[in-house]
Amino acid sequence: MSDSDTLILVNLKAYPCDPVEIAEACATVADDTGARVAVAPQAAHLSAVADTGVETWAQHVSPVEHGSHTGSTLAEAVADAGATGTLINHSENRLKLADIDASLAAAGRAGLETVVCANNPAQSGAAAALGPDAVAVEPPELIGGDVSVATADPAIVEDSVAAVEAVDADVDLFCGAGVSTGEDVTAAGELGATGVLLASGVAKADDPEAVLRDLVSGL
Ligand SMILES: O=C[C@H](O)COP(=O)(O)O
Repeated sequence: MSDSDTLILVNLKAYPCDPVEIAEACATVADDTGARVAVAPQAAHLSAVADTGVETWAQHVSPVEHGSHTGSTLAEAVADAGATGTLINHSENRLKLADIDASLAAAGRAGLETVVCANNPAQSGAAAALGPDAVAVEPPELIGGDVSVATADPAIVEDSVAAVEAVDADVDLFCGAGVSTGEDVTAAGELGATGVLLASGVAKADDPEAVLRDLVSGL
């Protein structure tokens, strides 16, 4: 990858990390290098993370509008908290097709950038048909592991790039699972991905800033 618009999106999931410490490291590395680095913390931490100045994403928005929806994650609320984008349909928070569509509509109302996650090329093409800004392909069996998707299953990335391109050339294709080094980022770019989605490599690191500096070296 060489495009400074390429997104390195760090999903903190529900890991027992310090979201502000990681957000500050991401902001520092982004400022120092010009790389685009974003953080997706728990919804309750969105404001604290956004206050660091880092690009902030929600992990999910619910397929609802304002109203009687107890326990939902309202797109307008995450935007008010400082999020500028959201994941939808992460492998660990799968939605029905109609709900992906409605979550995209909710994100659109709130002005959020969108990445819809998918397991494989067929799902990537289907997700692209719903009109997100990007699709992120992640083989579930590689999530949280030590081997990058770009190394373990390069065909799933290349085939997803083609599947998305065939449906809507304006939709970007990201990849994720096991991404933790600059070499992984470079390999993903060589397969046609314009962003990477990662979690454990940063959230579980002893020195998140060092990992982030290595990641952006692969752009
Ligand atoms: O949202 C992130 C992905 O599920 C990848 O997670 P991972 O980097 O721990 O494999």
